[in-house]
Amino acid sequence: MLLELKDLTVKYKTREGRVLAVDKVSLPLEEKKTLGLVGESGCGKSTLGGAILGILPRETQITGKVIFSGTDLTSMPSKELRSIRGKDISMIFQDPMTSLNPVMKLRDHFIETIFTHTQTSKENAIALAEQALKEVGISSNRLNDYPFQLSGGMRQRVMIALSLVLNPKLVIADEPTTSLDVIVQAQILQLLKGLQEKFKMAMILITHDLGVVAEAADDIGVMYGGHLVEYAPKLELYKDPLHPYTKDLLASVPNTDINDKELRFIPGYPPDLMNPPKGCRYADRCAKVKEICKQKIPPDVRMDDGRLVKCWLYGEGEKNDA
Ligand SMILES: Nc1ncnc2c1ncn2[C@@H]1O[C@H](COP(=O)(O)OP(=O)(O)OP(=O)(O)O)[C@@H](O)[C@H]1O
Repeated sequence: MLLELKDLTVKYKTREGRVLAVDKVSLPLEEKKTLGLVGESGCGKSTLGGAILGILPRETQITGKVIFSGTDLTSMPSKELRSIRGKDISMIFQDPMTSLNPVMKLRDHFIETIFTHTQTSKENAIALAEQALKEVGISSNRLNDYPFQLSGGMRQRVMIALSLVLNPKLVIADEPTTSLDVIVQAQILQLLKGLQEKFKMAMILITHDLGVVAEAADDIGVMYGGHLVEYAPKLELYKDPLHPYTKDLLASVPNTDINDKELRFIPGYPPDLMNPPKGCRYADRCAKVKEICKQKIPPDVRMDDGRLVKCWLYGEGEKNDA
């Protein structure tokens, strides 16, 4: 197993109080596999990615375990963690313009990343950068460009090249295509998937868009209100979603049928994680809600086929009509 999260819990500290952004999330990720992490805005996806990478604000309280290649990263000294971050685990963010330094040429971004983690000559670093750029279809003479000289899609490809240059075992891609138009989105996803296979990396693909993970993911984790509410292999999840939230999310994916004029969405809003509801986070939007859902957080129910669902409609809760 490449990565295993065990009861991972993240609480942000704010002036107004604590925000329970991720609540006891456990999941596995095997080598070379892609996990799609989906859910509406504010449900804790980016926080989960940030906790794995150890890039959350210093005062954030993290409990549980992030076991990467057999080592728990949450108890690792920050110096050692820095040596893993960017090398063995790298991240691609939604907006490359905010992750690329506007006053640094592309070559310097690569040199900085490479020198942070390896001792090598400048010539070698440039050669690695040229190779990485080639992998994403960008000519090496762009190395002397500044980020603003590139289109949005090219900047995202540069980010991908930067995240791959040190051959990581895991790439966390947080909404990597959201700021791009749909055609470029598809190209970037295809590129990512191709590179992942070529370089044999695992990937966590964070997105609010079930359409994006439909192609790229092997397994899908659905998050809601800081909980992992369902975890299943992709095909099973699309064919037979279990959690009411997953069903509603799938039903709200827009289709291209011109006669279908209905705008689908899930009425209501995700809960305020500073004051989360005491029962199931989805209770007040769920069509199948029972009394117990409002009172107690559902257990993680492991189905016979190994799928996981956090809902009172399954397991022991199935017998409870209250
Ligand atoms: N630095 C922070 N300080 C305090 N609260 C935060 C911080 N970052 C995120 N949050 C809160 O944590 C919760 C989870 O946010 P997070 O960004 O992880 O969700 P998300 O599903 O990735 O949403 P989005 O797609 O909008 O980024 C939200 O309630 C958010 O307001």
